[in-house]
Amino acid sequence: MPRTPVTVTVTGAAGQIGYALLFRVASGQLLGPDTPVRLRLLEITPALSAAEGTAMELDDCAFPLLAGIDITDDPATAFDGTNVALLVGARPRTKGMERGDLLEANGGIFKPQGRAINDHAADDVKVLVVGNPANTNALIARAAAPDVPAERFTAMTRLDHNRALTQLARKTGASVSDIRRLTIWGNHSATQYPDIFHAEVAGKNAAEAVGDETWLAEEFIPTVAKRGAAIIEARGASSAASAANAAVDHVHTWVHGTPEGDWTSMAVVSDGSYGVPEGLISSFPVTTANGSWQIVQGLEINEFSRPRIDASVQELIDEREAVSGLGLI
Ligand SMILES: NC(=O)c1ccc[n+]([C@@H]2O[C@H](COP(=O)([O-])OP(=O)(O)OC[C@H]3O[C@@H](n4cnc5c(N)ncnc54)[C@H](O)[C@@H]3O)[C@@H](O)[C@H]2O)c1
Ligand SMILES: O=C(O)C[C@H](O)C(=O)O
Repeated sequence: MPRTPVTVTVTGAAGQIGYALLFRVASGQLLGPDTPVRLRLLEITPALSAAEGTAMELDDCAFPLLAGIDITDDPATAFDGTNVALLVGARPRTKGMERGDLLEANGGIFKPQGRAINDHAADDVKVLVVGNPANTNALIARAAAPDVPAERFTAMTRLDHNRALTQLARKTGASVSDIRRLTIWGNHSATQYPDIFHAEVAGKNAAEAVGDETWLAEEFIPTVAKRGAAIIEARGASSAASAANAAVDHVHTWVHGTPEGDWTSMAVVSDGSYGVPEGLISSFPVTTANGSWQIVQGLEINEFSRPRIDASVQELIDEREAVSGLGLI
């Protein structure tokens, strides 16, 4: 018997990630093959027609799990009763725009959306922020939603995690499915720190299997951390299908759990673990079970990793100060 549909809201639904994401959500890849979904597409008014075109295509796929589609430019309607909110739509940096301008423009999007989630979403709402700067946009949305438990606001570093898996698999000649316990720490930005010191490749410590700190410092870390920029350079547009894939992975893992003996990377609200100031939304090694996440505890942070984690966390602290100065949190 079909279950009650789960309401999934996607913002920026007419954008390029939205286009790659919606069909996967509707086909059941986000929540599983037994869970019907009702889609809510939020767009700005000028993009509503494009969102309607995408909805027509969704209809034309005749997905058995798709229980309905609503399209709106009103956040209160978009988040009404929503169970899963995928906040993709954001203001990209344009020529001449300073960092402060970018944060302010995104504050104008994520603050009202956070408030609408606070006032209208379902009690069990789970929020994933994809739109950049993702960690700080999540911080802004979370601050505007004091009635929603803080742990429901997350930001995406799963794309970075997946990128790191592939680079490590290539270096070691292993398959990505042989790799466990890799971690992205910090911000979804070029300061992020992909950490293989606790990772395993086919059961062996990954750093030992690689045995090449120069490769780690000079190739692996910059390749993963600057991959977004490399894709923009090559494609003329930022990553879309891989970002949508990572969003599907993030929510699927949050809902269905991490495999025994493994973890994933998610940007979640810090409880002070590993010296990351409480309240920052920073990427950590995380396990999930029964729809909840937990930061993996007790990992030893070595001299190679410590300054790299600290540098990315400092960037998050600076972003928090900037949005605080703008009155956004
Ligand atoms: N976290 C990650 O790993 C990751 C990876 C790739 C891209 N991104 C980010 O995701 C975001 C979206 O990327 P994209 O390629 O789809 O961009 P895009 O420009 O193709 O689409 C963005 C869409 O958002 C819409 N939008 C703008 N303001 C909105 C609002 N207030 N409410 C609803 N919709 C709104 C726009 O109309 C547009 O259709 C960007 O910020 C990008 O930098 C993050
Ligand atoms: O949109 C970007 O700036 C890059 C994106 O966050 C990515 O990691 O691909």
